[in-house]
Parts: sequence; C-alpha cells; structure tokens
Amino acid sequence: MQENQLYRKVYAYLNSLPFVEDSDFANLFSGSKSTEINLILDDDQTIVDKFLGARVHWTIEKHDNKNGLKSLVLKIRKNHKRRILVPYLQHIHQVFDEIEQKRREVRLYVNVEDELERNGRWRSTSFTHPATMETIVMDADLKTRIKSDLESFLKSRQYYHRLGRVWKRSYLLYGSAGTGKSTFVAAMAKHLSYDIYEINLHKVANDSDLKYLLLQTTNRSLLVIEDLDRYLGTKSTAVSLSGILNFMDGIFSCCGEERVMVFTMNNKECVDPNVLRPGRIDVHINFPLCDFTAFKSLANSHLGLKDHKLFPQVEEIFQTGASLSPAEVCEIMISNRSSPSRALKTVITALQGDLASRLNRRLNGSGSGRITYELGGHGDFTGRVERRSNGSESGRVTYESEKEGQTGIHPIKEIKNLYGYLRARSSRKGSIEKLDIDIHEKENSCLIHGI
Ligand SMILES: Nc1ncnc2c1ncn2[C@@H]1O[C@H](COP(=O)(O)OP(=O)(O)OP(=O)(O)O)[C@@H](O)[C@H]1O
Repeated sequence: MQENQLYRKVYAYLNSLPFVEDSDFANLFSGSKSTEINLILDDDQTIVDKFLGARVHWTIEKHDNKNGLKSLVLKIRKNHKRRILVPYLQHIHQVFDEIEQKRREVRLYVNVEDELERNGRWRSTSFTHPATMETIVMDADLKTRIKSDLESFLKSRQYYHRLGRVWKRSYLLYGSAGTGKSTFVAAMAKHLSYDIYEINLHKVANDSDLKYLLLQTTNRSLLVIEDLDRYLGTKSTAVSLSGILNFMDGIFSCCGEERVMVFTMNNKECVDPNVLRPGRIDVHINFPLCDFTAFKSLANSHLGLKDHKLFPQVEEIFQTGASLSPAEVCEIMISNRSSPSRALKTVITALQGDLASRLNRRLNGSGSGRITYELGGHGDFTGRVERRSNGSESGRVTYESEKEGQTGIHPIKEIKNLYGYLRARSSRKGSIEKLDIDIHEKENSCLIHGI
C-alpha cells in the first residue's frame, strides 16, 4: 500500500507541536540518531492548534486494529475555513520541510581532481563536527546578530524572489590564525542543517571547471572557500581572479537556491576590493585574538572556572596589549585541565612571552616604534633599555610619582621582565595609567615613559 504523504507530513507536524510535551497521553520512541527521543501522540487524542487567529482541532482516529490504519480528522469552524484552510496546509508543508532538514545528517563534500565513474567531482562523508553556535566564543551581541541574520535569510525566499535576486547570502570570516573561523563554518552548517561543499582551489583546473563544480552542488548548502586571500595573493590556483569573481556573484552562482557562501581570510586588507563588494560579500565578520572577556568564557567552558584569584593578573596583562589566539588559550587549558591554577599560570607566562616578543620585534625592526600600555592608575616612568650586539638587553627605569614625591631607580635585567617590574611597582604605588615605550632603533635603545 502506498503511504499517504500528506498524512505523514501532518502527523510529523502535529508531533512537533509543544502541546505534545504537555499531553498526558504521549508515547516515547527512540529516533534514528542515538540521542534522539521522539514524543508521539497517542490515538484518539484531540490536538488544538492555532493559525492566523483561528483554532483548529485534529483528532487521531484508529480504524483498523489489525493493520494499524489511522486517519487524522481536521475540524475548522465554518467561518474560518475559506480563509485559513489552504494557507494552513501550506504552513504544515513548510514546517515539515524544516523538521526534515533538521533531522537529516549533514554531509561534508570535498572536490577531487578526477571524475570517477558516475560519482562526479565531489566526495562526501558524514559531517560530525561537534562545534555549535553555543560552543563558539565570540562577542555575545555579534553572535546573536549573526544567528538572526541566518534565520531571517532562511525565511526570505519570497522576499528575494520579489526583488529578482538570487536567494543566497555570502559571509566573510576574517582574522588571524586560530581565532575560530573554520570552527564557525562548522557551527553555521550545523545551525542551518546544510551540507558543506568545501572547494579546494588547488584541485580546480580552470575557470570553467569551477563553474562545473558549482553546477554539481545542491540547494540548501554552504559553499566554502577557506583562506581565499592566500589563493589570491600567491596565485597558487589555476582559477583566475575573474573566475573567482564570477563564482561569487556571476550568472552561474544563481544555479540552485538557498545557498550560503562562506569565505575565510587571515587578512582582507591585501585583497582586491572587487572581491569584497556587497553581493559578493554581504556580511563581514571579524574573528579577533583573545581578550580578557573571551579568556573568561574559555576558562568557564574549558576549566569550569567562573572566577579565580589569578584572573586580575590575567586581566592586567591583557590590558598591556599582550594577546594569544583562542586556539593557543584552548590548547593550554586542555592540556592543563587537571589543574586550573597551572593552566592560568601557563596562560600568564604565554602572554608575557607574547609581550616580550612584541617588544623584541620592535627592537629588531627598522626605524622607531611605539608600544602603549594601559595599566590604570597614576605614575611617571622614564628609562632606557640598551640592546647589546649579542641580542641581550639591560637598562634602568626611573619611577617618579609627583603625587607621592617619590623617585626610585630600578634595573631591568631583561626587557621581558619589564611587565613584572611595572606590575610590582603599580601594586605598591597605585597602578600606572599609561606607559609609552618609544623604541629608537638608530640609538639602539628603548625609551620608556610613564604617562
Ligand atoms: N572563538 C573560539 N571559540 C572556541 N574555540 C575556538 C575559538 N577559536 C579557536 N578555537 C579553537 O581553536 C582551534 C582552532 O580554531 P580554527 O581552526 O577554527 O581557527 P581558524 O581561525 O580557522 O584558523 P586558521 O586561520 O589557521 O585556519 C579549534 O580547535 C577551536 O576549537
């Protein structure tokens, strides 16, 4: 016997209504995924639904005990029937499609060089990345805005069509290495329940080949090119700039519907502005290095810490301009998860190392440079750090506090001790508001002024 598709859709729709969870007569079944549990309504139950201000009643009736035949009876008041019946059934179709989309397994496709038999150029595997929008650490407002942007895109089929636009949206994720761009792509795919088509431009023979690959992708998918700036900068692909521009917004990019394109870059400054124009890139999302707020979120998720006595010290060093990528912070926390204090001390040491290497990079660079530290409080520092030909540094810093009328002279053994020195001073004498370091390469010295 052929299954009645409408019955199947309405049945799935009714079982997705919140009413089912409150019902006294629902059965529990395990779903196709190991963690999935489905609540299914019992027979002879009446379900009340609301649509466009009208109440509708559904009853599940069992006809034939032997074959388990059931029917669904819909009751609508006569005066609402003409107005809501067709839109209500369309609404059920749409909700059913969304339920199916969420239920289905997400797949990851990658392009290969040769077309093997009938399989085409894409090879796929089940996509089981555990990242979700919730596990990504980023500015909370930004995350909410992106989620609502994606959700409004999903509901905008008619809007795009009315405007004569292809129903697609493009996102650029840019930021330093290890800031979470690839992880965010995974979370987007999971959020949308879209398959991912990740395009490796090294394996694309020419511009037409890229179009051919695009034609072999399906609707409701995420097309991803990672590190686009690298491909464009090194010209390491056989695809031309014009091929990429057409891929992003050309006539071929309209084959298929409901597409999200995602491009990642470390640096968008050196990319041809034509690549970034609206239509090719609709939303730019910056992935910054870790700051103290992100650090606290990571400490909470990775170490279960909401607060710790070392947090003020971590905050202070972040304020000096030192930073690490979230990937570096995650790794320190994961490998020290049995001892949160050790994890935090390791983060502090890594941040101090970052600060030192920033200073050294300035000293090794040409010309003069300036690094500004914001430490909060008052104080006045002058000092000179000499850099010797063997690479070691030493110097003296004078601390003068007009407010307190005190002057002290303190040797600095290595420039990387500078931060510790300032912190010690600031905690004893009140904290330092601002510290500028001018590095005069010609003089081979570093002048330090507290402001
Ligand atoms: N913002 C973040 N929130 C949570 N985890 C993060 C974040 N950023 C990085 N990570 C963790 O760091 C690791 C590396 O991140 P990911 O590969 O996403 O960075 P990326 O920006 O794509 O780096 P690259 O530019 O080198 O490709 C992942 O394991 C991820 O879990």
